[in-house]
Amino acid sequence: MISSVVLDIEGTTSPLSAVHDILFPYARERIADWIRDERPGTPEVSDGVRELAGAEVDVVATLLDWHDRNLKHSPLKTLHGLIWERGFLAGDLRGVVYPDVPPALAEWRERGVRIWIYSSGSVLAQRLWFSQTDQGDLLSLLDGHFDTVSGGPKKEVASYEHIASVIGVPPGDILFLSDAVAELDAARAAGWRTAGVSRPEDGNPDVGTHPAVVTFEAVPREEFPPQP
Ligand SMILES: CSCCC(=O)C(=O)COP(=O)(O)O
Ligand SMILES: [Mg+2]
Repeated sequence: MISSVVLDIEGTTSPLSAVHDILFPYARERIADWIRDERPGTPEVSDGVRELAGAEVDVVATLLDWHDRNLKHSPLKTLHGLIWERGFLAGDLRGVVYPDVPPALAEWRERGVRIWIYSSGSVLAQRLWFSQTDQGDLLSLLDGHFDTVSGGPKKEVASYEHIASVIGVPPGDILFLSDAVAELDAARAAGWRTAGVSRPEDGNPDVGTHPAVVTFEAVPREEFPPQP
């Protein structure tokens, strides 16, 4: 029986374009000034960059390089979250969620299923994203969040083993939804159930050998607890 669902964000709950065409450019334009002006989080982010890339590196150039290569290193994702926080507070940014997502989350919770987010975006970014979406505040539908700091890298089996132990349920009771084969493969190797989200709006990504769904409505409910 499925007792927990874990959700990726980009390409799963939300359109790829909302992240790549809006959030990412918003952050990129502001990375250099943020670090040079020593805005909040700069010492921790800079230390993190030097730890990963070496003591002598140019921190700004390294962050911009990681950003352009879409690397999911934690110091970059932490900085993204801090920059986006300003954008959400200023009303420049808002979360975008596919319309099939809120009703599915509400239905699964009614059945007693717990719902978690696991994204490379920082927990701060995730909470901002789901608290101010185009379809209202969805935070109350979520039980918790994992990012690359609290969960680990998304393509590593150990991350899914760790998250299962934190959630506190057997891995076979967890269903992971993602559009990325490498993430789905890692989750399955950790004993999780998987569904590959292959949305037409995002170009129907290949989800390999994982059961494919085009919307959350299409997620099979047979293994969920019955509706009350
Ligand atoms: C609102 S979180 C932004 C998503 C993000 O920063 C990212 O890198 C996408 O990661 P995901 O694991 O959701 O594919
Ligand atoms: Mg994704």
